Amino acid sequence: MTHAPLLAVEGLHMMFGGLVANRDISFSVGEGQIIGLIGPNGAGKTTLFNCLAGYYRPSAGTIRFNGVAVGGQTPEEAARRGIARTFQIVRIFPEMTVLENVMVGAMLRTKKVAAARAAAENELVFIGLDHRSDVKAAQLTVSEQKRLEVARALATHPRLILLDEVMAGLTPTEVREASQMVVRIRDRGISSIIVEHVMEGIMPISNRIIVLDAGVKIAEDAPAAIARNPAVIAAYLGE
Ligand SMILES: Nc1ncnc2c1ncn2[C@@H]1O[C@H](COP(=O)(O)OP(=O)(O)OP(=O)(O)O)[C@@H](O)[C@H]1O
Repeated sequence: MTHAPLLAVEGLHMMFGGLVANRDISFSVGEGQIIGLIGPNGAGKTTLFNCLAGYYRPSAGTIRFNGVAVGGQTPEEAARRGIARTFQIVRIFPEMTVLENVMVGAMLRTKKVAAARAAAENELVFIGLDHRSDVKAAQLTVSEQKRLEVARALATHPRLILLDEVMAGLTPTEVREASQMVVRIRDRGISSIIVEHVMEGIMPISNRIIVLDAGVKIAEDAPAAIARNPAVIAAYLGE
């Protein structure tokens, strides 16, 4: 017996008026996999995330999560099913404390404040921000705010987490720490798709890399094969 993959995307199209931001994209993600999603600016990576996480209704194609067709769901439905995300430009609540921000994620699964607080505290320990629990989120550095978003996403108990450029602007040491964080998330059994321009951050940890260019999937392969793929080098890596 074969199991359905956790996520299966088939023939996904996303149009904005006449502009095709995603064209006939198909791929799947298995349990506990780390998938890198790369490509030049405007390639359609964020649009794909928005379709997966319920922010956009795909113009055509199917998204199956855990065997269920989910295209056109709302962001809350996506989160309830187990798809969580972070944003390229962080969307934290700046006037709330770090702990309260993560509790917002935890409240998806429990209406009990004490339980949400305990879950949020656990995620802050996991992400290494527990020493900042009580400060306002606005006071965090950008790199800390990105980790806060990851903690909030994890607090929703996802099975798949979509990470949008969590390594941008980090020092080499922080990039290594961010890679290790993704591996530790994987070790909890959570799959991830990572949109990233920082190749050193994703090449060593990804099972596969998917490359988009002008809305089209031009390659999908193991990281080493992607690094020497002529079409990928021409479209992106050779920049
Ligand atoms: N809401 C929207 N309305 C109209 N066009 C959009 C919208 N969102 C994205 N686009 C267009 O779709 C195309 C893909 O954009 P998208 O943001 O998905 O690319 P990206 O690969 O994430 O780029 P980047 O690396 O710069 O974040 C671009 O041409 C963009 O201008």
